[in-house]
Amino acid sequence: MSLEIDVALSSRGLAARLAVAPGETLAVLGPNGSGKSTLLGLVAGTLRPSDGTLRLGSTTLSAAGSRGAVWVPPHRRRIALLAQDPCLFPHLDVADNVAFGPRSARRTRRAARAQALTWLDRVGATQLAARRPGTLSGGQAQRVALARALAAEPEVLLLDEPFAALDVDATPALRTLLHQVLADVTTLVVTHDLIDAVVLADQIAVLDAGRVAETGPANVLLARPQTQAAARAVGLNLVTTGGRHQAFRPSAVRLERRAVDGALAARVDAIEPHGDYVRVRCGELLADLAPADLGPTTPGDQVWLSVPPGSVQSYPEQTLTA
Ligand SMILES: Nc1ncnc2c1ncn2[C@@H]1O[C@H](COP(=O)(O)OP(=O)(O)OP(=O)(O)O)[C@@H](O)[C@H]1O
Repeated sequence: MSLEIDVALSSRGLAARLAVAPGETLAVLGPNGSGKSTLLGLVAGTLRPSDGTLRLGSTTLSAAGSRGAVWVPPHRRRIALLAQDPCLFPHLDVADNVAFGPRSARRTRRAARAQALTWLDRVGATQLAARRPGTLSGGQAQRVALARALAAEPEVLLLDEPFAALDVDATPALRTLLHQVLADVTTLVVTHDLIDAVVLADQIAVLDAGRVAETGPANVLLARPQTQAAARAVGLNLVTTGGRHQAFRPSAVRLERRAVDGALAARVDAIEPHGDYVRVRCGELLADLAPADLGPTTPGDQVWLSVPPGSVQSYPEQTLTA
C-alpha cells in the first residue's frame, strides 16, 4: 500500500513531505539530529504531528492543524516498527512471541501458531521456536523480531537502524534476508549505514535539519547526488561549477603540501583519525588519506587538493522540485 507523508512537528523542527510507493523500500539518510527517528515516530503514531496529513492507501492515519483532526492510534495502524533493540517478550517462547500479532488479530491459537512457524521458517529460525528470548544471540533475537513484525501482516514496516546493535558477522546474512522478505512490503528504513541503502532501498530520501534535502531512486542518488546534503549522506565530495556537478570519493583525493598545476588550494580545518586512514576536512571537501600520505600536515595549513580525472563523475546540475 502507498504511504504519503506530509507532516510537521514544530517542537522538533521537522517538516517533511515524502511518498513511498506500494511494496517499495525508502531509505532515510541524514546526519545526527536531522529528524529521521522523529519521522518514523510520526508514521508509527508514537509522536503526534503538529500539522499535516499522513495517508496509507486511501486511509487517513492522521490529519492535524487547519486540515481537521484525524488520529488513528498506533495499534490500529497496521504499521510495524523494528528497532535496534528487538524488544521480545521475555516470558514467552519464540513461537509465542511471533504468534503475538496474529493472536491480537483474533486468530485462533492454532492458526496463530501455524502463522508464527511459517514466518520463523522464512527467516531461518524454525529451530529457535521453543527457546526463550534470554537465551538468544543478538542476531537470532533480531531474526525473531523480524518474524514477529511480519507475522502481524503490517501494511508498512518501519526499520530504525535494524543492524546497529549487531555483530558485523551477523549483519550481512540478516541484511540479505531482509532484502528477500521486504520485496513486497512497503518499508521505511532509517540507517547510518550506506550498505543498508545499497542493498535494501529502491528510493532514498536525505534529511537535513528537519527538511527533505533530496529524494530519488537509490541508484541515481548514490552515484549522482544533486545537493551537498545528499553527497555527504552517500559519502561523496561534490563540487559544482558552470552548471555541472563533479562528484568523487574522499579516498580519491590527493593532498600536496606545495602548489601543483591544476590542484585546488585549500586550508585544512580538521584532521580526524578513522581506523587505518585519516580524514582531512578542508571546508566542504574531505580527503581520506593513509597516515603516511598526510605527512606533517596540521589544521590551519595551506594544502593543494587534486583528483585523478578517472575518479570524477561529472553530470549536469538539475533543478530540484520540492
Ligand atoms: N525526546 C526528544 N525531546 C525533544 N527533542 C528531541 C527528542 N528527540 C529528538 N529531539 C530533537 O528533534 C530533532 C530531530 O531528532 P531525531 O532524533 O529525529 O534525529 P535523527 O536524525 O534520528 O538523529 P540520530 O541520527 O542521532 O538518531 C533534533 O533537534 C533533536 O534534538
